[in-house]
Amino acid sequence: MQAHQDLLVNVSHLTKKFGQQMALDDISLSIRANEVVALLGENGAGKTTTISHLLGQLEADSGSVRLLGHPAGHWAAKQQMGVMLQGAALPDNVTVIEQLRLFASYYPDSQSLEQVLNTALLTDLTQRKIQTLSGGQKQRLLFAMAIIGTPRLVILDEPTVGLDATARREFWACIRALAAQGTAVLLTTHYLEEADALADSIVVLAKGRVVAEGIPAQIKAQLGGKRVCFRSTATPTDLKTVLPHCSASRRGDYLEFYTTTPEAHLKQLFAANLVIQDLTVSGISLEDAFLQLTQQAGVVSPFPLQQEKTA
Ligand SMILES: Nc1ncnc2c1ncn2[C@@H]1O[C@H](COP(=O)(O)OP(=O)(O)OP(=O)(O)O)[C@@H](O)[C@H]1O
Repeated sequence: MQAHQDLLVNVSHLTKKFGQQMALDDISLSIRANEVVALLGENGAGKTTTISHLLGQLEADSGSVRLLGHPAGHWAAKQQMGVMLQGAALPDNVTVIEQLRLFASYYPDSQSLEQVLNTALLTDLTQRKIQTLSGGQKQRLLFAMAIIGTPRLVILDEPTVGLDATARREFWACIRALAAQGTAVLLTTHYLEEADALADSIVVLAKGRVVAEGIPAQIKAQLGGKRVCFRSTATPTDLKTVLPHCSASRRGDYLEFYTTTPEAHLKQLFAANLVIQDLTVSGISLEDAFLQLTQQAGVVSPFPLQQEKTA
């Protein structure tokens, strides 16, 4: 019962097409109080379309979206949310503090300016004209505007896109400070590293579908694996006959595939007398693994599950 009351966002089997383009295909996700959820995916994965549904800006073809106990777009839900969208405009000739005072005046229950400036790392920039701020500082100002109304839920659509590593990390500190205050956060990002650094739970989207979800350790375990590469006259189809759950590709004279159990799978390949020369087994970066996963949208994982029957 308590768990249900804590559910701030409940997206259930959401589907959306634009003409023939399937933008969201049966998406489900939930966010609880005090939780940071990262929606991770490449360009065109469906992150912004999901957010547009959460904000009530788009109507679903099917499925449902509820926020803070109300249907998406309901004023009572909007009152309890803060939103930072991509490409939001800021006035040039206004100072940081003037902009924040203006936004604070829109809310009956705004946070103290001091606390917002602190959370958004803007304390030293109050008198600066917005046109003089760096890209990272502008993003932090937009973040401050999103949290000033003391929302229970904050939605951040790719807040660190285009920022350099330092500015990105400064922004991460802001999100951590917000989460420490107990605010639920939905964050979209292209970066696995960012999702890993900030989120309690990650949902990986690819071509409008959820292809992996779980706590960061689960996602990393699912994405983690080894790359096996060897020279062979065998074809990817030959390899599939021996290892039906592995999907191999050819690079010149070499065959390669990804697996979480390389020892067991190599044993099967040797037992099948496949020609294997110049063998390498190497770790792959999480970023590479994520790319593998998203490129194979529709496949739950490029890696065979560990509990699969092996040699
Ligand atoms: N208004 C629209 N009309 C037609 N197609 C659309 C529209 N909005 C989105 N799409 C398509 O839906 C798919 C999902 O787009 P979406 O913007 O949600 O992806 P995204 O994950 O947010 O990408 P990005 O990281 O580039 O912002 C894409 O194929 C996109 O071209």
